Amino acid sequence: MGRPSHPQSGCQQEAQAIDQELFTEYKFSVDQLMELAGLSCATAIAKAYPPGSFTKPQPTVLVVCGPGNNGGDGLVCARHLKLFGYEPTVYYPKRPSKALFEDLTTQCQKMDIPFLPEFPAEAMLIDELYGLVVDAIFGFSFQGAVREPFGSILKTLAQVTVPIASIDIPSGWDVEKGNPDGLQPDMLISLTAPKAAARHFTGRYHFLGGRFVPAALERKYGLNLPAYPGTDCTLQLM
Ligand SMILES: NC(=O)C1=CN([C@@H]2O[C@H](COP(=O)(O)OP(=O)(O)OC[C@H]3O[C@@H](n4cnc5c(N)ncnc54)[C@H](O)[C@@H]3O)[C@@H](O)[C@H]2O)[C@@H](O)CC1
Ligand SMILES: [K+]
Repeated sequence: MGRPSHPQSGCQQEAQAIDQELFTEYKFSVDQLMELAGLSCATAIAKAYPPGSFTKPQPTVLVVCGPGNNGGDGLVCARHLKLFGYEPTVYYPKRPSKALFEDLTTQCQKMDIPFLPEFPAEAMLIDELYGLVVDAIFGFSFQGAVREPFGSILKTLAQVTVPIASIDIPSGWDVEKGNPDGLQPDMLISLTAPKAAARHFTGRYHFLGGRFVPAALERKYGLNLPAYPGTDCTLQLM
């Protein structure tokens, strides 16, 4: 079967408008959509990197979570990866004091997912311990120069040699222009619809996830989303 054509890419403002409309007009709750987004990320990862493909004795995954909803997607993704037989470890340095994020953290902890107290100081340590890194640091609300501690984290991540799977957008990329000197992940999982910067993605795997967009909203924004196969929650674009 041929691959589907690329759906319409969106600018930052449009992604945020769709996001707001899903919550205010369509009455979805954040945790509902986050669960579906995170599940689709774990599912796409399992398709691209099945546990048996890891060169490590165990399918270890480092999930790096940022301070917003992209980080929340990362926590949900970690939980589903654990259920799928992976060994995720989370690094979550800036935790918002909101019930949603506290609950997602507790869920992971109660599923024996370890949380690192500090980020590995060198890329080599990450390469030694993990077979894959999930980048859930920033999504479509990222703007301006990266503030610490994420600047140092992204510098280290840019040097790892194990594959990186970025949720929604590679962290540190301008949502529309990308970042030629930034992270160059092996995988991108675009949520809802690829953002404009996705055209600069050069990794091996590009998946679409977040199969929750009502048809009327898709039409309103001209998203031109491809049809997901059957009951799948992800679709491989590249
Ligand atoms: N409607 C959708 O499409 C959905 C989106 N979700 C996720 O939500 C993400 C967007 O979430 P948010 O709007 O919370 O934003 P992000 O998670 O993209 O990031 C916002 C956070 O990053 C910080 N930040 C922004 N720029 C920074 C900089 N230069 N240096 C350091 N910190 C910076 C902000 O202070 C804020 O804490 C999407 O990319 C996607 O992953 C899903 O959770 C659910 C559904
Ligand atoms: K990301």
